[in-house]
Amino acid sequence: MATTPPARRLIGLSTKMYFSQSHNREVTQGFLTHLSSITAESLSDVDIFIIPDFVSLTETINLLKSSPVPIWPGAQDCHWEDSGAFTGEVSPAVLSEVGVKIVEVGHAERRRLFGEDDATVAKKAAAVSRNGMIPLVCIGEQTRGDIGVAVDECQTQVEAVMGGVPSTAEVALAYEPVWAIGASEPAGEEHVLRVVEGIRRLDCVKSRRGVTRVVYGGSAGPGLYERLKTGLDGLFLGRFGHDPERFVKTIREVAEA
Ligand SMILES: O=C[C@H](O)COP(=O)(O)O
Repeated sequence: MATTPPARRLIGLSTKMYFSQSHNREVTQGFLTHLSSITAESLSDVDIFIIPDFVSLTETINLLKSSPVPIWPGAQDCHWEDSGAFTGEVSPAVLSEVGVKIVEVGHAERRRLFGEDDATVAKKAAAVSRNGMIPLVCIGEQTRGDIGVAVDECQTQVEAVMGGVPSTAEVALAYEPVWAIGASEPAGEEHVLRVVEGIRRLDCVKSRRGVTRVVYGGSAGPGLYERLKTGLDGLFLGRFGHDPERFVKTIREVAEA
């Protein structure tokens, strides 16, 4: 059976590279408007994050300051060093300085399109943690199929990261089966629950002293969390959170499930 998740849930959205800056502004403002229809009390056990593109990040941070509940600003990636001659890269120290709380590392698109391997992802996760932020480590199997194969693929990815992040530090794992990203519907709940159960049983996860939350991503949206709540701590949305009303609906579902 699935293990009992920790009390606080986690839900967030990445806009990847879909939006213009003006559209990001409209969506963020729309999100805050819809969020104001929910009482702060009903959101007291959930952490919410928004991850815009880098150019829109500081503007988003300022917009989120008017939220009645804390919304964590996030980043889609970072470098593993805090400073230096790394043209085009983004420093985790600067992300922390401007108020970022959570940073994605190892997204499937970074691994596939930009050649990031487990060692690179581990260095980035360590850098995020060293700078006082939470690494949101994206993991997942390449192809749809056997549960055991999926857990094995995730195990390699998780072990690499946990080797570089202190056991006491908070880590969030985003289980995103690669085949379910950008699809028309999420992976089936039985598949997700069984793979996540396997991930939680890994020694490098079980033995941690810091909080380790596991969220699901890959065509996630409204109506999904009710089916995953026994084994998942929350959701990580992409396209199906672009509409602020749908994103807030999903937040409400995660908070109330
Ligand atoms: O970063 C988010 C995930 O990759 C999911 O994206 P998606 O919901 O558009 O498939």
